[in-house]
Amino acid sequence: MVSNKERARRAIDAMTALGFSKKESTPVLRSLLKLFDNSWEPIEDECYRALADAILDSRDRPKEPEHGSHHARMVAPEEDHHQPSTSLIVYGHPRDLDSEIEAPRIKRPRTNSNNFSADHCIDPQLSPPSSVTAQERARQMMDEDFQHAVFLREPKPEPDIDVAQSLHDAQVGIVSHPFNTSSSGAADPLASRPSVQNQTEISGNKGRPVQHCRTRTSSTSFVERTGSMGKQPQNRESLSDHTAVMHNTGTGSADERTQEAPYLHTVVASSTMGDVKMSIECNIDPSKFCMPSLEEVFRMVEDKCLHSYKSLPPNFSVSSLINEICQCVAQLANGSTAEYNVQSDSFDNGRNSQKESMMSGAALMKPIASMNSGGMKYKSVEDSLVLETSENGQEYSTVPQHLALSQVRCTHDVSDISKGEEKVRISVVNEFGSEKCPPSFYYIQRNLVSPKAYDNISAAGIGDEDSCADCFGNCLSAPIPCACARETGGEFAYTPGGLVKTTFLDECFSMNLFPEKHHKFFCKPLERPRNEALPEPSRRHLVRKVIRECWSKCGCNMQCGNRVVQRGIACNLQVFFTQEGKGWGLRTLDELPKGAFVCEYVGELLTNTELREKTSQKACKAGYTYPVDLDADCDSEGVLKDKEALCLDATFYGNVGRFINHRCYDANLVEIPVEVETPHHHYYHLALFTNKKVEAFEELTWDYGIDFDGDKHRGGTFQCLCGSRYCRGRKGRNRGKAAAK
Ligand SMILES: C[S@@+](CC[C@H](N)C(=O)[O-])C[C@H]1O[C@@H](n2cnc3c(N)ncnc32)[C@H](O)[C@@H]1O
Repeated sequence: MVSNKERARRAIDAMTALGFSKKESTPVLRSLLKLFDNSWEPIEDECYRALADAILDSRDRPKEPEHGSHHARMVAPEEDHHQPSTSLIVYGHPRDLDSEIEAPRIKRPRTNSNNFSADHCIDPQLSPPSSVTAQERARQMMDEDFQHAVFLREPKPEPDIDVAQSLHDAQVGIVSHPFNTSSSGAADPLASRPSVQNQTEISGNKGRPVQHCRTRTSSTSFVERTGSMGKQPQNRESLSDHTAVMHNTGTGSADERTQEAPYLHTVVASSTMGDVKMSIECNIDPSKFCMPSLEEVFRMVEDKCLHSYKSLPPNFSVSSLINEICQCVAQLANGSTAEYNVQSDSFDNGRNSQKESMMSGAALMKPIASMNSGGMKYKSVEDSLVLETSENGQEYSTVPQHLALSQVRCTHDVSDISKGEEKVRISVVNEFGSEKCPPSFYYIQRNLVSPKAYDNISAAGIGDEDSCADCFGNCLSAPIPCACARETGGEFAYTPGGLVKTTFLDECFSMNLFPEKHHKFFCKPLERPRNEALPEPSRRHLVRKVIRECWSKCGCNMQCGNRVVQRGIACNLQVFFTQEGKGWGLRTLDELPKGAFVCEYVGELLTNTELREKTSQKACKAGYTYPVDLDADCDSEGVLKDKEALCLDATFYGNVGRFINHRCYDANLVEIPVEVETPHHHYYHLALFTNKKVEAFEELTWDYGIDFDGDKHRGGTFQCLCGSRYCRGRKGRNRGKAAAK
């Protein structure tokens, strides 16, 4: 026979092990003993659970004022003892206990049991036991309580879920089932699963504690139906006593399920530890079953998607889609809608790893990674992607892809049009019209390079002499500027603060605005075979000022001050609908200083011939092409024939640069060619920098350099609505005269 003293010591020891001090446990133990008529069993049961609960409750309970500590707490008149209560409250301050005793308040879980309706508020002083002894009542209380999870003392019913359904479906997130808790002991693991009344294990993350629960009404941290078949009944008997959370999103009719679509359920289960498990159940004939590799499955799904939708974004993959689903689960589960469109690494489809490999690759222009998309292959070329000829040897053609794209409905994410491709979120707003978002296009952060364009730029090559392999850290802090500054006259174009130096900037601006004042020349006349169509007449070109950034062959790091454009967009931008009728535009949300990098103009890098082929297609005749010539250095030794010259077209693939509207003369952006991967001027990045201080919310504009009177811009000219007093594109006006003076 164990003495009371020993029992008390054990109880206190058990509480100490749980982290409760002796000082805290002792009075609560005393109080409980009193409540249970000095019966130890209800206290010792379940490893002193009642005691632990009571201590926790005593912590929750506000301290009684000193003067009342010896008296029973008066229950307020509105607290009707005999009303069925949602929680069972025990207030006890036995008069004969010393003042340090704090009465435990044991909250009970909600229950529908009528047996307890009269006893839900028990005070040894105010509600003396009736026909049941205190011990019996305590037992009842414990029995009732133990049907609920230890740490889930006030489970709240799911508000909008049908009760019967929720009893059936909604359980505490359960990830695994201990197969030894069932009495059946059957060999079949499914048969041996515990019934709902049995204890079920919820596995936490590796090494994390395991919780136990016994009832169906405990809290489910996250459960949401993801399909339209929200209330579809469980259609497999074995699942009805399956204690995991189940949310059936099976689609199609039962017939479809058994004949064509073996898909039965999507199961989403969560544990209170925050783990979420999703699984898909299929009903497959076991006689024909041979487990395929996940890779095979993904590939097949991707092919099927491609077949159905005709076109997929270049970075589409099923595994990324799954990652994206997980992120959405996590975000919705946390209720963090504000974070809804935070850059998603999971959906970058290996872009980051691809970027890493691009940066680490030594050979210039060597394709490193490839992805399947729409019969074409996209290869990364250092900073860009190359569209490859399809495997059956057919000539590269963008047409089917683009036509398909033009039919795709809008899939833009208005909280971030880049869908996480950029480091910053770029929202879309329309304060003036009904169009919610811009027409479809694929957001790309880097140029896509066509195979022909690739041939042209790869011919350029690059030598070590064009990089600074001996540098380290930040080239801008070196005492003597390195080889990468050669292009800009032995001086870096950037300030240590990451802005383009004013003198350099002003010169670029002036060159773009008043080319006549600068060196301008015509390309050599083109030689062409007799049977070939006439090429476009050669146009005058300007030798532009170019910035050369350090790159992966250089010894410096990514934080080097001579790497600005390659680090991507850093300012807060927004795509918005313009009031003046220019369609969508781009604005800055922050004030920007003069010389700040805003964004690149990103698109498909094509030869002029490819562009012409493309623009002859119907879809492009509508006039929404956005080609920009890359003609910064037409006169250099490796002069390209005009048809081989390169341009960037952002009609179908582009970044935010495609939203920048034109403004005559006094635009606030200036384009500067920036070389990163190659010193050859045929291919460079078209970077846009502020040429003056720009106020927050000001529209960002760029002078396209359109000669509204002369040559027709390839996408077709438009009536200029820039609003500039120097506007040269308005019909029936003395355009641009002011500026020309
Ligand atoms: C590169 S996009 C700019 C984004 C375009 N506003 C949109 O909604 O997608 C060029 C096209 O925008 C329109 N645009 C740009 N600047 C304009 C201006 N100053 N006045 C009228 N339309 C303009 C023209 O239709 C032009 O072909």
